[in-house]
Amino acid sequence: MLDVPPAAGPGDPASSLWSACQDVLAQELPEQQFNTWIKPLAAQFAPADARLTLFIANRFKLDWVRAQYAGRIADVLERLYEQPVKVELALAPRVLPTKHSVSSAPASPQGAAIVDADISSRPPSNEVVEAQQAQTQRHRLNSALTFDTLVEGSANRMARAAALHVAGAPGRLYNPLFIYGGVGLGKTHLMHAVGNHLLAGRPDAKVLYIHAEQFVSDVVKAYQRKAFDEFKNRYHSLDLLLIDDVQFFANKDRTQEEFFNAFEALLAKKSHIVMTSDTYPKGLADIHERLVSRFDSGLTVALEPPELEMRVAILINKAASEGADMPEEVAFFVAKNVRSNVRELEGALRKILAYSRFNQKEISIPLAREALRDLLSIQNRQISVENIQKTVADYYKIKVSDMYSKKRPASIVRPRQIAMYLAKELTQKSLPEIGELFGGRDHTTVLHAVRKIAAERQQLTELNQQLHVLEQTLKG
Ligand SMILES: Nc1ncnc2c1ncn2[C@@H]1O[C@H](COP(=O)(O)OP(=O)(O)OP(=O)(O)O)[C@@H](O)[C@H]1O
Repeated sequence: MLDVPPAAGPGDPASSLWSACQDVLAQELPEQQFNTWIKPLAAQFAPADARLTLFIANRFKLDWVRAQYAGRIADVLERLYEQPVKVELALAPRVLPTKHSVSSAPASPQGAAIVDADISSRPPSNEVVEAQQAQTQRHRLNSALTFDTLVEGSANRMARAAALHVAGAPGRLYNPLFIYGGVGLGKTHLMHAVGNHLLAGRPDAKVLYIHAEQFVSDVVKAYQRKAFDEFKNRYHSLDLLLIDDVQFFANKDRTQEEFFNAFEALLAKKSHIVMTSDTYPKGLADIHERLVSRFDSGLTVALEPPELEMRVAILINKAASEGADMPEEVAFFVAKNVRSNVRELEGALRKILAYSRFNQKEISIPLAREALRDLLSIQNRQISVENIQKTVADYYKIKVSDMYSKKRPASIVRPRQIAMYLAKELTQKSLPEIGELFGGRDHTTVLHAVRKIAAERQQLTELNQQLHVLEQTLKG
């Protein structure tokens, strides 16, 4: 157990400054790094000389945090506190062995020491809680990820409708349901929603959510322990199997064989299978053809990046669920600037909420701009109209000067229209400004190009692919 010198309670400078700093770092660092190095740290803040002391369990960790994170922590604190904060690292005196660190939990109102709690000293849970925990462990569903908390938009309409149908009548249509899409677009959320919905109506249903990596590891364990019967009993008896990121099966022959067996057994008994992947079945590499063809034998649906209005709705909903009120114009500002996926949108929202709470300022566009300063500056640095013109010209093998020339052959007009479309999508420039940068063209010419390419993108897969490539290249 760590015995840390008195730290402040919730709402006072130490706990709110450090927890706001943790919120920001949680967004900026990879999850594992944050959980290992930053989350367990307790802090003490001395406002008189703007000094924040972090207490660290041992010398090794202290040296590592100093080398890897101290500078970054100081930067974030300075931004939050709006003046430099001196960061000190101190060893926390060790009193008892630690089992589970909960040092980031708020201290007692009396300002008592933040200590690591031994989990075994917690009051025993009552039977109901234990039963619920056992149930959760069994199906591994996150009860917060439901259809109610999933915002609907054209990007996920079809996938959501199919998932809802499966959740209401498993084992019938769309079996298996294969959902694919890029990172952070809601695949996992949708799968949990299916499981939670089914269990709400049929609490006894045997449901399991599992990440493909965990399935691989279960196969390995069954192999080592020669316990394939147990493995089969577990997987083949399910009513609903939700398996995330099946691209992880690539090159794992034994796993693919076991999954094939489970798949056949489940389908034979009219259990339902929902899968996700980062690509459509035929795009999966190093997975046996017989599996790929089965993946594709039910319904395959894509999740697209959310459109502007959907991003706005997601921000407003998520802010409300955190008890914060996000004005629509701020949500639009953030949604216009954070386009790639919902996870990034959530990250941006958390930063804004941390800034707003810590500085006790209402959420506004200037506050959002300040909170997202790094993110916006990266975008501005990377994506300029000139950059777009050059990238598109290279891609379609025309001269950059053709972007602003008056020439009109189709081989030039089309890339020019694509570049105008991307300029509108990826920069903050207005239509007249874009027209100006394309050889002084009128804003109606730009508007025509933007509408034309946006409409064709919906119809023409090849154009859509090309635009994806260009967008990825430009976003870096
Ligand atoms: N339409 C939506 N409405 C509300 N929240 C959403 C929506 N889509 C995604 N989210 C949220 O965005 C976050 C990322 O979603 P999720 O983890 O489901 O993405 P994913 O597609 O599985 O990503 P990955 O491939 O990286 O695992 C989650 O917190 C999820 O709740």
